[in-house]
Amino acid sequence: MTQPLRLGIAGLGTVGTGVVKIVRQKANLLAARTGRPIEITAVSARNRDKDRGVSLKGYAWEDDPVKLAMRDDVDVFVELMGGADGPAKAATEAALAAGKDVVTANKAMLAIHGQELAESAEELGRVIRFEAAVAGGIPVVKALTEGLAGNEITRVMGVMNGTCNYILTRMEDSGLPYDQIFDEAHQLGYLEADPNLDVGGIDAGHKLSLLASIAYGTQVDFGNVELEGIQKISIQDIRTAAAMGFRIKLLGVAQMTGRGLEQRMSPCLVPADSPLGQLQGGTNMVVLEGDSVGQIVLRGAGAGEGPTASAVMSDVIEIARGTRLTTFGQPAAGLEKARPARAAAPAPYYLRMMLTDKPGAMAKVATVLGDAGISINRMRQTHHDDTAAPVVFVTHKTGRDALDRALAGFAGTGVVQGEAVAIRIEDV
Ligand SMILES: NC(=O)C1=CN([C@@H]2O[C@H](COP(=O)(O)OP(=O)(O)OC[C@H]3O[C@@H](n4cnc5c(N)ncnc54)[C@H](O)[C@@H]3O)[C@@H](O)[C@H]2O)C=CC1
Ligand SMILES: N[C@@H](CC=O)C(=O)O
Ligand code: NA
Repeated sequence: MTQPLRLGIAGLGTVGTGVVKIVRQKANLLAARTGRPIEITAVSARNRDKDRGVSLKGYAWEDDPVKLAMRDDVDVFVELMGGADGPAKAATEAALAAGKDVVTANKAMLAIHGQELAESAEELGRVIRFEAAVAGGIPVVKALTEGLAGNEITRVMGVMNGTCNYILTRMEDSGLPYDQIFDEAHQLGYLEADPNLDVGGIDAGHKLSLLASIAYGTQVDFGNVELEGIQKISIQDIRTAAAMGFRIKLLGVAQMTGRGLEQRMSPCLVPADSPLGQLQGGTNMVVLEGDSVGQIVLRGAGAGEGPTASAVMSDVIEIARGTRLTTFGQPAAGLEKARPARAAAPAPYYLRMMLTDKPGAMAKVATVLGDAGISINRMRQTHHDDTAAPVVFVTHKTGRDALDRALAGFAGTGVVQGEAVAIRIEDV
C-alpha cells in the first residue's frame, strides 16, 4: 500500500478552508492523479470553535503553528496564515528544519524572505512551493518555472491585484470618484486588513518580484520594485484616458535591460482594446513573453477560496507525485542580485495639467517639454472654466529622467496650476 502524503495546515481562513474542502471532497481524484492518498493529519488556526462550513473531524488540533510544523505525522507543512514575519516565517523555518516540504500562499513572506528560505530549504533537501502566492488560481509560477523553462524571458507583465482592478473598473463604469469606490470595495470585504497593501501596489509588487526572480534567475528583490499605488487616480483621468482609447490599470512590468532589472508596479495606460485593457473587475491577467514562444496571456481569478485553494493543491499534488523543484527555478545558492534599473525603457506618457487660461500659456508648457527633449504626439483640451482649462498631452517615447525634468519645469512657468499628472503608456 502506497504511503499517504500527510498535510499539516496552518491557517483555516478563506484559503485554508478551501484546501480542506478539496482534500475531503476529492480524495479519490487526488489519489488517482498522484498514485497515493493525500490526507490532512493536523490543523492550526486562531479560533478552534469557529464554524467554517467544513468538518475538521479526524484532524489533530495545534494552537501553535510551529508545533504543527514539527509534528512527526506531517510530511508537508501548508502555510496559509499570512504575514511576512511572525508565526508564518517561524513555522516555515521550523518545518524545513524538521524535514518537511512547505507549500505556502504567502507572497509577503516570500517577497521579503524568499531568498533566505529557499537557500535554507535547499541545504536541508526540502522544497518550498508557492503557486497560490502569485495571481491566485492562475498557474503562472508553474508556467514560468516549467512550461517556459526553455525560453529567455523578455518581459513579464500583469494585473496582479484584483481589488485594484475592481476599483478602477468600477470607477469607469459608475463615474464615481476613488474614495467612494474604495469604500464600496471595503464594504464588500475585498480589501486586505491593511488596505495599503492593495491600493498602494505593495501586494502586487510582492507578486511581481517573485515572478521576476524566476524569469531572470536573480534573487527576489522586492526592495527595488518601483511602487506607485492607485490612490491618486482621478475619475477625470479615467474618463480622459477612455476618450483617447485607453484604460488605466495597475500594471506590473519586469524586464531585464542593458541597464539592469527593471521592476515597476504602477498605474499605466494600456489600449482599451488590448487583452489587459479589456480586463474587468477583480480578475487577474499575466502576460509572459519569451524569445521562442512569443507572447502568452493567462487570465483568471487571482483570489478567493476556490481559485487559491486550487493553486495550493497543485503544489501539494506536485510533491505527492515526487517532483522536486527548486523554489525559484534555479538553485537558490547560485542566484545573484540583479542590478536595479529604474524605468529604463522609454515610453510615451499621458500628461494632464490645469493650465491658466491666458495668452502664451500653452507656448510656455510646450517650451518646457521641448527643453526637456520631449516631443508631443497628441494634445487635447477638455472642459473649460473662466480661469483654467484641463489640458492633456500624449508624448512620443521619452525617458523617465526627461519626464521628471519637465515635471519640475512646469512649476516655474507660472501657468500650470497644482501638480501635473503623468501616467506611463505601456506598449502591451
Ligand atoms: N484570500 C485570498 O484570496 C488569497 C490569499 N492569499 C494568501 O493566503 C494566505 C491566507 O489568506 P486568507 O485565507 O485570505 O487569510 P484569512 O485571514 O482568511 O485566514 C488566516 C488564517 O490564519 C490563521 N492564523 C493567523 N495567525 C495565526 C497564528 N498565529 N496561529 C494560528 N493560526 C493563525 C487565522 O486564524 C485564519 O484561520 C495569506 O498569505 C494571503 O496573502 C493568496 C492569494 C489569494
Ligand atoms: N488582495 C489581493 C488578494 C490576493 O492576492 C487581491 O486583491 O488581488
Ligand atoms: Na498562481
